[in-house]
Amino acid sequence: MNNVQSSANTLIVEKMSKSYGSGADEHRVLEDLSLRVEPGEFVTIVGPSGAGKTTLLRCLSGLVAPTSGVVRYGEVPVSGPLAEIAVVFQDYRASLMPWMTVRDNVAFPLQGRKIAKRARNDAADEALDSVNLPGVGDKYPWQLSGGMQQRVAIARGLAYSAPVLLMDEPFGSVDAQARFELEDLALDLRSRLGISVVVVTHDIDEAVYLGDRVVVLGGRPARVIDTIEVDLGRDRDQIATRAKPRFAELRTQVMTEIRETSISSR
Ligand SMILES: Nc1ncnc2c1ncn2[C@@H]1O[C@H](COP(=O)(O)OP(=O)(O)OP(=O)(O)O)[C@@H](O)[C@H]1O
Repeated sequence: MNNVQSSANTLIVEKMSKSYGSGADEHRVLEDLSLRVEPGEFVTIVGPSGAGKTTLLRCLSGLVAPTSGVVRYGEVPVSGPLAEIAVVFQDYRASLMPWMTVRDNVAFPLQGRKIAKRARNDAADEALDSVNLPGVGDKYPWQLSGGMQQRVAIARGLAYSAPVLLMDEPFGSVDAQARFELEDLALDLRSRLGISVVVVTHDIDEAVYLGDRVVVLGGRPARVIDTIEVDLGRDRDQIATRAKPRFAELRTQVMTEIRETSISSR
């Protein structure tokens, strides 16, 4: 999709570098990294542990500023959190407030806007419907299973009507069955709402299953070492897609690249 014309909804990273610390303590994590996420695209990001995947996602979200280079959403620089870009982190336990009902948790980010409480609640209920959790608005997060709580965290991102959803290891804290359901939910949201989704994951099978493209980070400091088009069609199925010989080929390719970059960065 790289040749698709740029639009106001394209998330663009240009020659971005990110270091932590400075002077003798400078730690260069990402260097000269460029990436585009087109509207409606599902991009997964993989790489060895410590490569800088979370750092990249934080730069995409505006939570962390790049040291050099640019992150922009269309023509708008991402120099802080934008309403158009929602973020979901791995640990739903830390991100949901236990003293608030599910509805209030989902509606919380809308509070700063000039939206009446009734409309905020309606938006929250709609977002809960879209993650297949109707009727749980009056419950508290701790009354729900881990998978359901992560759905609530995703609903909170969707309540903004953000066209871009960034997720950092979003399904790592739930059991295998809930993980498959959440993966399919993410694919379904992309199709139904036409949003762009970026997922950072350690799980290579998950990266191939979800992605239209898998971006492999590697090296020290990290760059994009490859971008792999996942030519498995848009309709994915947990059993049929994963059983395809092409799925196995793509998984082997990603795994080999990660292993090679891990060895060469030692
Ligand atoms: N706030 C910070 N201050 C200083 N160093 C940091 C900070 N955040 C991350 N780092 C360092 O930057 C490097 C990349 O970390 P990051 O979490 O982005 O990698 P990752 O690929 O997501 O790792 P993992 O796969 O283990 O989750 C690591 O060496 C980490 O210690």
